Amino acid sequence: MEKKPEKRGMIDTWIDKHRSIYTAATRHAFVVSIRDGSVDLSSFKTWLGQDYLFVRGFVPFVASVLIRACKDSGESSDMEVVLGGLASLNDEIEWFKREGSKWDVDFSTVVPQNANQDYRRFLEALMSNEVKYPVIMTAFWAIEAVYQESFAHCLEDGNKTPVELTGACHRWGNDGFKQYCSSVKNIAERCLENASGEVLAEAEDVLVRVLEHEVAFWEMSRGGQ
Ligand SMILES: Cc1ncc(CN)c(N)n1
Repeated sequence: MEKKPEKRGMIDTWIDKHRSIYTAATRHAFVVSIRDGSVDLSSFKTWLGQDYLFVRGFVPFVASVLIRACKDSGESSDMEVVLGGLASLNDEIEWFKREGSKWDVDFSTVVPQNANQDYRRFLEALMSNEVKYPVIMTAFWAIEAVYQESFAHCLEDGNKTPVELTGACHRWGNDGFKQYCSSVKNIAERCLENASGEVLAEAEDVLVRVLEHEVAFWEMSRGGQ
């Protein structure tokens, strides 16, 4: 039987339009170096320490998305999807702590670098009540999707990912996380269908800015700032 083509929404259109930054975020040299096994382990440790701090700042952001899903969405299932994401951050923080011990990274001494601080400031601005729900859901999807696509790439056929790094790759590259990202995308697309031109322009801008922050975060991990 012929497969029905999936309905394309605004997000797919924007990804096509901004393909080069999307690829830069999801196929960054740092991620490719994990996949081909050439990764510099000191870069991995930098990423680990910085991402631990990022995730601690991501928790209040996701909590604010959860509140907006409860208040601003007409669909009760939005809340359940976001709640699932928030709950999994609990495991994620425990995972980071275990990895910190494994790699001898003492998180209490890690100082957030510029790219991390800039990204966290950007998330704080998105937590304002002024930001419209479709814009927030678009940002939320993009943040999660970059990690899903990047780490899934490290597990695809032909990878030479070092075995000690496969835990990180499975954390975001697993099918459950893929499914969750797809649910968040469906929420964002549904909201964007009814959004005004002004909100659509804002959502597109926020999507591109998330991708830029993600690229800067990978760069920082490789030793840039
Ligand atoms: C920088 C960054 N971006 C996204 C994720 C996935 N929540 C993360 N842990 N860190």
